[in-house]
Amino acid sequence: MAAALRLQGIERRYVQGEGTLEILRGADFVVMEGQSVALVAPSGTGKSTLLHIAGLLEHQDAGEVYLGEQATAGLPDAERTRIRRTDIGFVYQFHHLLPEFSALENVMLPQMIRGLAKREAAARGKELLGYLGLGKRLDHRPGELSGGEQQRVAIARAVANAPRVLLADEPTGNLDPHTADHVFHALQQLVDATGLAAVIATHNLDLAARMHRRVTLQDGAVVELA
Ligand SMILES: Nc1ncnc2c1ncn2[C@@H]1O[C@H](COP(=O)(O)OP(=O)(O)OP(=O)(O)O)[C@@H](O)[C@H]1O
Repeated sequence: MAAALRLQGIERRYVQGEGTLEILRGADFVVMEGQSVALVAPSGTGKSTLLHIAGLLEHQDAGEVYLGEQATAGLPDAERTRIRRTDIGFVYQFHHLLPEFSALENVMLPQMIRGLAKREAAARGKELLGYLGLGKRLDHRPGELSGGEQQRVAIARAVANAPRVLLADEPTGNLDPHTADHVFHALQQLVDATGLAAVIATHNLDLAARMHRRVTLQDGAVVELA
C-alpha cells in the first residue's frame, strides 16, 4: 500500500502579543491508503491545527505535506485549493447537511457539482450510504434522521468525490457514546470497503480503539500509541 498522506517536519507557531506558542515542532506523520488513524490528545495540543495543515486549509511555518506523491508547501493557493477539493474530504462536529434535501441528494450534490450525471451520482450515493448502514434511509431529510445518522450522511458526503484522505475533527463530539460508537463502526467499514485513508480527532479512547492506529501529540510531535 502507498502513503496517502505524509507530513514531514511540520512546524506551526502562533504569535500572541509578546509570546510565541509553538504548537507543532517538527511533526512527522504518515497515513497509508486504507488505514484509519485516531488522533487522541488533550485539548489545546494542536489536533485541529494538524488537521488543518494536513487538509491544506492552513499553512505550516516549516515542513512539507504530501498528498500521495505530491508535495504541496510551495504551490500557489489556487493549486492547493484544487488538490484540497480532489484529495481531501472533511467532516466536522456539526454536519451542515442541507435540510431541504434527502440523505441521498445531500451525497449526490457534490458529485453533480463536479459534473457527474445524476444517475451515476445516485448510484455512488446509494453505495456509500449502504456502507454506512443507511441503505434504508436514502429518502429521509436530515430532520427525519437521528444525530448519528445525520453524521453518517455527512461522512458519505465528504467522501462522495472519492478523496484520497478523510479528515474528521471530533465528528461525534455532540453525540451520545452509543451513537458515537455506531458512527465509528460505520466509518471503519467505509475505510475497509473503499481503501480510503482516514484521520479522526477524538477525545474518546474507546472510540479510538476501533481505528487501525492511534496517535497523540506530545511536545509538538506526533507519537504513536499502542
Ligand atoms: N489563530 C490562532 N492564533 C493564536 N493561537 C491559536 C490559533 N489557533 C490555535 N491557537 C492555539 O493553538 C493551540 C492548539 O489549538 P488547536 O485548535 O489545534 O487545539 P486542539 O488540540 O484541536 O484543541 P481542542 O481539542 O480543544 O479542539 C491552542 O492553545 C490554541 O489556543
